[in-house]
Amino acid sequence: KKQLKYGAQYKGKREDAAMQKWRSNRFGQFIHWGLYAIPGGEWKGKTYPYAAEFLKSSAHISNATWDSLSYKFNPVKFDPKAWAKMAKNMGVKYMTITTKHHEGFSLWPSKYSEFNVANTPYKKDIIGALVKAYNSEGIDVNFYYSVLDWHHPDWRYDIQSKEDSIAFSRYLNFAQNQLRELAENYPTVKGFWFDGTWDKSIKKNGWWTLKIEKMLKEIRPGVVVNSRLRADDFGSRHFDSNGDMMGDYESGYERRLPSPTDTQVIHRDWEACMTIPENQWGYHKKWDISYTKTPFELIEMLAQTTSLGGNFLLNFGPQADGMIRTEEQQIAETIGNWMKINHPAIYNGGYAKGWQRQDWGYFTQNEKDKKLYAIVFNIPISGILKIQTPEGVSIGKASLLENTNSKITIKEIAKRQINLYLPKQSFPAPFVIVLDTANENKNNYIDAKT
Ligand SMILES: C[C@@H]1N[C@@H](C(=O)NCc2ccccc2)[C@H](O)[C@@H]1O
Repeated sequence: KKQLKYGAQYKGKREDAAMQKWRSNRFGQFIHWGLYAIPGGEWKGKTYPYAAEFLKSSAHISNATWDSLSYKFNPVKFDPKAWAKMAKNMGVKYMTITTKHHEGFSLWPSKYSEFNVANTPYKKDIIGALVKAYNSEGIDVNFYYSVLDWHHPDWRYDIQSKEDSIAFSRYLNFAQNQLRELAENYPTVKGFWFDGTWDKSIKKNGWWTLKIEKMLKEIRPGVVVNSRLRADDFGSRHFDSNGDMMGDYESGYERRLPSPTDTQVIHRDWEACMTIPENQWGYHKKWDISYTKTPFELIEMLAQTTSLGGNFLLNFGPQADGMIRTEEQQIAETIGNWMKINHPAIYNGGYAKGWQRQDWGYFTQNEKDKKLYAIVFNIPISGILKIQTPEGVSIGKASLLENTNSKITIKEIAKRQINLYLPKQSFPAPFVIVLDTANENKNNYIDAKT
């Protein structure tokens, strides 16, 4: 074990109320909004297939040209209450908003940079309006903040000279001031989601990343900080040089999930963030420039994430005029209809210890009602759902969550082997079975002697 000054500050999961709330939320809405929504992946008549929020780099646009987009930022149709209502109906319990993305444009009237929403035709504080509207719907708000900043003259990708280190220490002070401002001016903020921390300049300044985490927790006790912020004494990120996770939850699952049987993730808190298109976080004019995930695919990702004790953060990229595009509205509505019935399997849901994952879907254990849920995506041809019960546990009753009068026949077919027989009906959507389990040690079966 190495002696580290800037490594993990604690081991195991935080069990304080703020972290338990973060964990119980399970389903969140990511929002990527900034100047990049104006060109929407197109520049000088050319469509760029890369992520719309990278257009500045993909189309090799100068800072001056890109920054002048701020004079066009005027989302006249922006209605934070409507966004919050859509999110509430979709069933998210938290939202994470880009306060400043790699482009360096701040969506709040920052004292530390002129490059912000106050100096646009729109003028008003977007972050403040979103925090107010989402909190009014009972949705927690977290702030995404990109340390990588293409606009700021003192940003450096690496430190290779005295001049670099002088400039970069100015940049680190600037970023610290902005983060303090965010934590102080928006007291209901519940978490900070750091991005843009992969460059050598940050790896060489691990001390700063710990200082930031400590500052935010000092200003906002209970606030939750992702592992992506942190670099240790040797530049190790997310996990320190001793292999211990830094920050409060692991945030390395971006546009990917752990495999459903990768149970090493259950030992820590973690979150997967996901785009609906293959790789677009900001608004791209061409929705179908890549594959876009269907609602049922997204619901399965939410179920798979919950079954492994993680949070699922689904991304939306609002238009420059402030509207959420219709494709995203429709997906939000379909997911919301599903969540209205099936949320007990998700909220407060987590890993069901001892219940082997089956091909037909996922188990989640609700830590509040202590019930076991089976979320079914693939009905076997046989119509029989096979379950392997943990040692000493039997299933007393099983019924459809959406119709608890529907009896599901249970048959114990061998030691710790159960068959569930589904009612004869169509299942047009993923569905949930509630399982009442009981501790029981009767043992009617003999293993073969071989
Ligand atoms: C959460 C996502 N992380 C950002 C991302 O992939 N940045 C990688 C990147 C690397 C190099 C140049 C531009 C962008 C995306 O823009 C999203 O914000």
